[in-house]
Amino acid sequence: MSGTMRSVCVLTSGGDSQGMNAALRGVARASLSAGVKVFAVWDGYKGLVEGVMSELSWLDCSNMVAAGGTKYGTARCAQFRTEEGRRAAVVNLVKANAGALVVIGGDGSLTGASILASEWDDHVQKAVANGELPQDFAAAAELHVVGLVGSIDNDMFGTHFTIGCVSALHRIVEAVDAIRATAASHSRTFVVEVMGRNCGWLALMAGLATQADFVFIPESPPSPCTSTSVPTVSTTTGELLESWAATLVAKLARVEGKRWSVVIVSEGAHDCKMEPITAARIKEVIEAELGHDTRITKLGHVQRGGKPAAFDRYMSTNLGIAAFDALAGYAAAGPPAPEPVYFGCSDASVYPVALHPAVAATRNVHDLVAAGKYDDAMVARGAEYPQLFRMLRTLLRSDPHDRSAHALPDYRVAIMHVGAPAPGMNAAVATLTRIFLDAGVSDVVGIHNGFEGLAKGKTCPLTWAHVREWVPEGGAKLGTTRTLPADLAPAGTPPDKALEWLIPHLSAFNALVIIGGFEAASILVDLADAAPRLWPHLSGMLIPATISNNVPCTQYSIGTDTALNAIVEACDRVKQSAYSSAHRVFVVEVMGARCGFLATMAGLAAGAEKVYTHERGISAAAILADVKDFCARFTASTESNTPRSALVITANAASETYTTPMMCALYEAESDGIFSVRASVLGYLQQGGSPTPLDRIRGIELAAASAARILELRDSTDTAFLVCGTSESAVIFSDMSSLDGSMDRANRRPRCQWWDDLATRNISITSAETEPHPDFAPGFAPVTSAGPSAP
Ligand SMILES: Nc1ncnc2c1ncn2[C@@H]1O[C@H](COP(=O)(O)OP(=O)(O)OP(=O)(O)O)[C@@H](O)[C@H]1O
Ligand SMILES: O=P(O)(O)OC[C@H]1O[C@](O)(CO)[C@@H](O)[C@@H]1O
Repeated sequence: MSGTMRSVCVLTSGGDSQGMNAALRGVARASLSAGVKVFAVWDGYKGLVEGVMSELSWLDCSNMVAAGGTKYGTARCAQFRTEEGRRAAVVNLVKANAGALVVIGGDGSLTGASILASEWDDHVQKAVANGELPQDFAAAAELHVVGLVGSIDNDMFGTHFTIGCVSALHRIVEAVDAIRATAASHSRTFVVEVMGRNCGWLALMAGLATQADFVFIPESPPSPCTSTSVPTVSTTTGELLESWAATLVAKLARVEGKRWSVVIVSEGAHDCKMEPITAARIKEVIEAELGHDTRITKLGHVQRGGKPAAFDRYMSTNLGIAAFDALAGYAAAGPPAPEPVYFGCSDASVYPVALHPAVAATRNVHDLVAAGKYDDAMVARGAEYPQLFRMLRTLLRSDPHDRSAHALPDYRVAIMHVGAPAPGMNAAVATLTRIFLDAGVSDVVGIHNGFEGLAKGKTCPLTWAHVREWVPEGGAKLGTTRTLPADLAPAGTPPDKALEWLIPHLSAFNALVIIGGFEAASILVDLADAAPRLWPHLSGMLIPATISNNVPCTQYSIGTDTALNAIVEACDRVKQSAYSSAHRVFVVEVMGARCGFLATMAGLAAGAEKVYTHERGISAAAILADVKDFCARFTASTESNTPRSALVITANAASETYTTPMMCALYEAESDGIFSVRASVLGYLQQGGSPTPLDRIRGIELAAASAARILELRDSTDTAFLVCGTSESAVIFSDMSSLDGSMDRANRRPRCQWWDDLATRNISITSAETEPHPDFAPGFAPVTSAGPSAP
């Protein structure tokens, strides 16, 4: 053994979370692509202390991306908290010739990692002195440590998302959606307890996504009740009620037509005096004060189970690759070892964060809460956290604030859809309605079926109660069509006059919000152009909503995430069938037309071996090369007696010539009988379904920001036409000239697509390679040692 530490060890630690497998696979396959040995340590730090690791091959990482839990186990290891335990870990790392350690876990695990890194030299010297390591290890190379945050709580400072938090939110939202039906049937109230010992992110987001009636989070204990309209004395016992109980009672009083209520309580919720607010106490209060038939549902570990959501698959893969790339960079740069980092992510990219300060800041939130500094604690969770909590409190009100003193009765807002339905559209309409009404806007008008409805005067006033249960609903309750104004202009109207029939219809409004896709973007560009001449008092806003994600000026459109999850779930089923019917290639056709977002991201999230998109192009030569590649792999697997199957994803209009039937025919004809081919065209199931949590929250966030911007315009008596999109998990506004300039109208997609680079690197990890990838030449030299074996 040379003493040079060159292999990579990777472990998962703390509570498991969905996506840990994808992250570990990302680290492992990026390492293998670069010709670097990689070991999975079993059961977190326990395996490190006990020296239990398995060297990984490419195929060891097959079928991992879709699996919940963590394949190589996790544990909470008391021994690692001791110096002796960490020394044993160091000895085992040295024996495995490890130059790098990737720890995937929560803040506790990353604290352990950062302690290990700082103590490394000391432990090596002591182990050599004790005879636990041979003398020539005294100069053993340093250990580079990188963390990835695996925790459903989303409690780590510095990252927008932790691995698993989105999937856990899926579990909660599915459960609350299901509970709503039984609650309404029995006219009951449910108290749902969700995880998050110190962090209320899951409760807050679930509250927004399900439009629960009340949410308790640890960072913002209910403040003392000062309102005289709220009873502070129990109506049943005559005793003083806790402040939160009085507020809750006032909020849950049944309004007409409301047959159910849901209260979401974070397991770590407490009042200002740090007295726990438990589900049992909440139930007691509701039953005593309101007489509601009340049930408690404690979701518990269900939240950590199940398959990872699409986001947790592709982003965790990306995080794993980023961790390896960083380690490769450190190794190439040589000593001294840099300060350890962890990789965090927005919804569109990954980035390094200094580990020690982030861990300290995470722990500090708890101290701030304990010290009663709630505002600081909320901000310490990230700038958007307190904003979201404020928004939640507005959106979940029983009625809007009374703004009659400030209302502008002549301010009228119209809301409509243009294009195909996209899950999450209703969340956007409901949020716009409530924020406008709460701000005192007198008329919020819904237009049915886009421009067709506008032409026919099919409009309806949107009220607070009207949109009460819209957020979880799929489809578009206002109705939507692709019809554009030019299609409705009187026959013979010249193109430059095609908008003129709209003059009386739009003159009635001060602001028009269109929630839709590429057609919506095109028409808003035209309306913005004509507005100074035809509607000088009109402002316009586009909220991108389309499953294809082909609208420029935003990284995500509303609806995209739901479609992606529908595709990924379908692909999981197809893959299962494929594994059972050996020697078969499944070709799955997805929507998106000439925008390959859905195909590419679904390919990454489902573990497809080939993805065809219009952007990358399809040729006969490429298809034949892919068939040849599959033939070789299938033949090899026959020889080794391992059944083989494969998943191929293609976008529906990836090529006019090589359509899905044509591609399948070519695959089959050229397969030489080595494999058979089956096609699955997913079609409209991709547009349907209840919106995922991310689509609901995007719908809410974009709509709330749009409404706020329009209200600013109202106050300044200014006008503007804008697109409200997302960038790096934040809301951004762009003007119509940016939108116009970014549209590739011929191909109906943005000229630049942010996900393209991410996908290129990622695809090398997904495809079934067995040889090191030639493109990557990191600083690791080939390893020489064999590590300890698996249990
Ligand atoms: N201060 C520390 N020093 C050394 N090791 C630690 C330290 N804190 C945590 N660890 C190690 O990390 C393991 C996991 O930590 P912990 O139980 O806090 O979970 P976590 O990583 O925070 O994940 P989760 O968010 O799921 O709770 C511990 O069992 C222990 O082995
Ligand atoms: O699985 P365990 O060890 O009971 O831990 C539960 C805790 O882990 C988490 O799921 C993740 O930190 C918390 O939300 C929860 O309080």
